[in-house]
Amino acid sequence: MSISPARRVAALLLESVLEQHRAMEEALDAIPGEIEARDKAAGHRIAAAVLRRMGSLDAVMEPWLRREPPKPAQRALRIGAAELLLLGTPPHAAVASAVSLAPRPLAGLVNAVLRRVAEAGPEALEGLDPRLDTPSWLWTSWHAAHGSAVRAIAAAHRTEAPLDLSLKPGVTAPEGSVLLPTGTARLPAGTRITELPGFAEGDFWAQDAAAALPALLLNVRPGERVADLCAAPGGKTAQLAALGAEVVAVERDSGRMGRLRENMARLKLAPQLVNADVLKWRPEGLFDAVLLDAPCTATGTIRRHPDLPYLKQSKDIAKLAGQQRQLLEAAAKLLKPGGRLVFATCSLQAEEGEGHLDHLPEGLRVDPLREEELPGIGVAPRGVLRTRPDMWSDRGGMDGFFAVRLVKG
Ligand SMILES: C[S@@+](CC[C@H](N)C(=O)[O-])C[C@H]1O[C@@H](n2cnc3c(N)ncnc32)[C@H](O)[C@@H]1O
Repeated sequence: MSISPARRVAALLLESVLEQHRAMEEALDAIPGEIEARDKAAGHRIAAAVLRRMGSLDAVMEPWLRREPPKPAQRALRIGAAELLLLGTPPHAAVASAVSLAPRPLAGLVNAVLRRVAEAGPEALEGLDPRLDTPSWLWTSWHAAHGSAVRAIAAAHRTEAPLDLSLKPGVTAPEGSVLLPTGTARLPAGTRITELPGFAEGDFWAQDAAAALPALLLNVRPGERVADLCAAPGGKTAQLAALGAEVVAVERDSGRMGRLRENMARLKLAPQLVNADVLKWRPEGLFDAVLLDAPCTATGTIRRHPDLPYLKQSKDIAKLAGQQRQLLEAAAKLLKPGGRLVFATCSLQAEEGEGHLDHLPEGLRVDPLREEELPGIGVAPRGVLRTRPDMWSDRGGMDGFFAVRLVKG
């Protein structure tokens, strides 16, 4: 049997993430053009399934392996096991294709182990500890920050996230979507946004329900001068511009700025775009409101990016928290007296969220959020926003976010 392009893509993505510590999206973009988009998408789906449950899949196979197999055979085994236990591929096809993916001398081993896995069936995963699928440094940090919720957080990472849409004001939610209490329209995981009616017209954009909250908390009014710092790819810029604010969006990375520009063109929104480093940017005039969606470890988005736990390290947290503090200081200087600043990160790490509350820039005080601003979510201690992937679990969960609203003077 020849190797299917989708499985070849899956193996390549796993190798990129686990051995080269390269992001899946980046590795996917580097795959030669002759591989069809459909095969790339199918390969991505398989690799993502492996990464979500890698520890569990390894635990199921362990009794039939005397030692850890060499990497290429290990990838074939993981792909085969994910297809058998998670993706519903018929056993014959899953086993045969994994065998063809394995190096010749180990094909017999892969065949034998996967036959056992096929016999065991998806029940083999039942009751396995979610800790198996979570690197220990992350588990420890979430336990310290969120207590016993760590188990629910890790369990939430096992499922693919739905497609969430932010809608332009006045636009009707697409057919088949569920409107969440905070205004986000939710569609099932795997829905392709580009195929939805209204996409080309710029009626909506993809943005997790939790990611849509920080811009709302800024309460901008039409005509206000608002700076959106660290803006690409522009989900929050679009929200602020669609509310009628005079938005200046600042982004340092020119490639990502290109994406922001394309997104604004599709959405027919016209914020001012500035390709600059926030730490060096000196605009003319101060702002009524500033949104700072700072770079972070992004551990709140693991459902959408299951490669993240294998790309980040614990030492990244302190480094990013330091950058966030510098950006917060710079953002504070851009505000008019009485101006509002929302600082947000898509992280579950306390150092990148609650930890900043004790070291706020001089002259800024917390403006506590009100319960009615966060319907169905609630205000966290100290008047801030804290979401986690296990929240709204009956509705499909949400990304992990931290946000605080600050006022100058
Ligand atoms: C969390 S992402 C922003 C997501 C965006 N706000 C949205 O809603 O679509 C952080 C962004 O900050 C940018 N960035 C990081 N450091 C920066 C700096 N010093 N100045 C400007 N942009 C920066 C990164 O390139 C990245 O695009």
